[in-house]
Amino acid sequence: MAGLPTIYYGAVVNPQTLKAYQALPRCLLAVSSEGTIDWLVDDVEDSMVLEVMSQKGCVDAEVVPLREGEFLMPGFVDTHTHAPQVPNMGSGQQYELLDWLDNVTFPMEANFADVYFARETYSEVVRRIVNCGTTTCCYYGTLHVEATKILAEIIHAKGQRAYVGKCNMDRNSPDYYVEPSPEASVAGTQELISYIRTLSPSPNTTTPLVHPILTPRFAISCTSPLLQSLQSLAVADPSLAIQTHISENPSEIAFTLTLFPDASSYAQVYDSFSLLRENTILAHAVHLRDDEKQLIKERKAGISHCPTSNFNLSSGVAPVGDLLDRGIKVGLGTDVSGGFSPSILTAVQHASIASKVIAMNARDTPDVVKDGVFANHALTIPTLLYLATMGGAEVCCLDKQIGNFSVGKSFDALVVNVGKGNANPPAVWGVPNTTPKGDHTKPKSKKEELDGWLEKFLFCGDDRNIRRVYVQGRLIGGTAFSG
Ligand SMILES: Nc1nc2[nH]cnc2c(=O)[nH]1
Ligand SMILES: [Zn+2]
Repeated sequence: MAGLPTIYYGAVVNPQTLKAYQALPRCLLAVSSEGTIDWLVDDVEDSMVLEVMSQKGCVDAEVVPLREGEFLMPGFVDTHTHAPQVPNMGSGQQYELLDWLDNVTFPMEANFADVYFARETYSEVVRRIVNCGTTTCCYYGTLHVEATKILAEIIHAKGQRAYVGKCNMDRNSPDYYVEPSPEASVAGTQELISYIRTLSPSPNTTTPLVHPILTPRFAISCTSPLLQSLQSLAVADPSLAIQTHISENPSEIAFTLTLFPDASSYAQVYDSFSLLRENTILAHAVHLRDDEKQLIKERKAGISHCPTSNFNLSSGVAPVGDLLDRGIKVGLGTDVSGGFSPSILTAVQHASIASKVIAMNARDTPDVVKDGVFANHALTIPTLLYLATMGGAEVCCLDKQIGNFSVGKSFDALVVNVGKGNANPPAVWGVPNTTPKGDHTKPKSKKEELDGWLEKFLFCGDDRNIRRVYVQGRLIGGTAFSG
């Protein structure tokens, strides 16, 4: 028999669309013992809490009150990161992509041949990423099967929701870090997929949280026979997700087109191997041509926007507004260590800056047509919030399960603290009344105050502001977690 729900009482931020979220200052939110959202009731005064619970038939349930300055929001979805590159964070910013891979990234990834190093490093990596509020993460491992199994096992034990893949790379990589053949690459991939599928579901759910994902690193590092074999795996199992990189850097694009002279575009290389589909996650998409955007839209693939990395490796500025106007799914990615932060909050901040770079260029260029809804405009708070949560869920094809607090979805959530005692002063110093032509002395409503807390958190928050991290109703991280 199902146990009693847990009832959270306090401020809730609930993303709805690219243009709107709900700010609910006095909300009761019930989470079932299986970790799914049973019901939500808005605008409940303290004096009415018991009455609402009695109407819902759960007067004896535990109530978890949020404190002043705290709010609940859905957990972040990181649609693209590299677990083995976390030790490299903050190094190598002088390079562009291809030199950075050769000089910084491949040497570090090669260390994961050592399973002891892998276990020690990955335990720390996963703990850090969870504490940044990432409840779902799409991880690249290295090319090593054993180390990537260890990564999946650690994520599973921690209770994070994730996709985990080992890199397929059988060419254009250094001798010390390359797979010997397409056959070896595919055999390792199959072994990892089988292993991940044997991991038992988390304690309070029957659905597994960790999923395998095909990970052809990028077209440059895969021979055609390897891509053909991955095509066979993908076609045989349409539920198998796929992640790769696309159109990140001009030299990368030029090299790709020389390696696949029959392809009409970078996107078409992947499409010609049936690797562009609804559950494909394409990282970067900075320099796509219109016909490639059209193809990606037709295939319903999603884009992981990684602005921190795109600035740090001088890759370019992805036209996110244009992608959104075309109806392409977009989420955010940290792309560590191209990106120098494991936090989706940093990706939010840089996504805002990236959109402002595009908007300023458009403003200063007379012949740019500015008739899109999102293109050539700065991304707003509702859009940034959506990209960090629901957008990511859509890119991962998990939007029926996570991304916001709709009834029936899993409770993957953060308790954010912008009130006292969070050790991050800028997030506490109160929220000014910034309404245009508003009365700046007028006290804010509870809803306006919550809007202000969210904005402060997105722009100056960090892991010090994340008190609790829940996945499927289970507490797995945050500053108040001692496990
Ligand atoms: N940013 C980034 N781009 C890539 N393209 C191929 N591999 C990588 C990687 O590790 N990081
Ligand atoms: Zn990447």
